[in-house]
Amino acid sequence: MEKIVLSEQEVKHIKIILERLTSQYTSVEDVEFLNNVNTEAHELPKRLRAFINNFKLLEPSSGICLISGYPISDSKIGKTPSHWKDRPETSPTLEEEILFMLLGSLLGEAIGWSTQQAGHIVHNICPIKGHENEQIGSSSEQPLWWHNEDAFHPYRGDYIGLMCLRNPDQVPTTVGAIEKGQLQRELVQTLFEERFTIHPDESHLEKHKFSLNTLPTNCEQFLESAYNRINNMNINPQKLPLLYGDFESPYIRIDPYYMDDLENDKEAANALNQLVKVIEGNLINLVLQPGDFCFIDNYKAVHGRKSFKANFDGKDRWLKRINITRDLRKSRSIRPTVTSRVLF
Ligand SMILES: NC(=[NH2+])NCCC[C@H](N)C(=O)O
Ligand SMILES: O=C(O)CCC(=O)C(=O)O
Ligand SMILES: [Fe+2]
Repeated sequence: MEKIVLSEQEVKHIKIILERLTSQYTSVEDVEFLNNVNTEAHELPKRLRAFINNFKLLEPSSGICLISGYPISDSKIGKTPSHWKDRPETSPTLEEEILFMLLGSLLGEAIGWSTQQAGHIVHNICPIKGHENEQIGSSSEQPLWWHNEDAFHPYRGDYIGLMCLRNPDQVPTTVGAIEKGQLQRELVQTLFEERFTIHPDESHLEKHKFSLNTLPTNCEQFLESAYNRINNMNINPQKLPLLYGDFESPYIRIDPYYMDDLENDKEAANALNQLVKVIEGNLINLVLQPGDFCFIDNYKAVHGRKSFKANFDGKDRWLKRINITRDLRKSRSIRPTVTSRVLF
């Protein structure tokens, strides 16, 4: 894993930037902020920018980088929300969210999904009462099976960012990637072929829909077609490869929990099994601490989470999540405007 710990000097430098930006913007989802975030990020300490640039450019096989050392005041951030939709008018974590978005902008553009967390760009990851045993981020008592984020979708993010605000029980996030040479050539060949199906995970299904005011007005039609598309991908998922890119150091697209068994294609079934075993063997536990900013290369690494017992007392584990694409243009056909960050 690539790691950087912010120095005292760097934290001071960042605080000065954040002081200015928190007085200028009231939400990181403001159009103004989103249009300016890349420019503002030029002001971040050079060592930090270089660290993230290297991660982007060199694509280290770990597929993960961690920026730590930013102090979080546990009292200032307030209670862990009881649902992702509990969002005060002005976020108590505005300062932290701005830094999160600045860091993320060095990798690409943050995007949201109209079918997930009501189109918000910055997600709350917190345990929700009633979701304990689901296979979504708001579960707790079940391990969250490792996956690529939004693996089913052609416009899934290149990176997923996780910012930790609170993790009192030291619950590990799991992260895994494939090392060079771990898969035999014939397996790689099979995994490069369009023989696998991945369904949308349940966080995108209509049962988790909440109409909030985040989406532009008059978007009902768009939203309906977005759910139609998700439904179609669920009923009739396209066959796709699980590995792509370079044969020696492939990119990966997988979410075993939401995949079909391959009864009629034993060779593909075997290749999938082998791939799952290799990744499983490489999984590491990453216990995020408050003030940790972690970016996972969604083409190189999978991630999940161990199970835990939530108390629903306002002190539970609390992360923020963003999805980042390197190329906003490729999703233009499902974004209402050229600058819109929400994919329908
Ligand atoms: N294998 C899985 N559980 N995949 C789904 C991951 C959770 C999903 N990204 C969410 O936001 O809730
Ligand atoms: O809670 C975590 O550490 C990861 C959550 C996650 O992967 C998800 O919600 O998709
Ligand atoms: Fe995830």
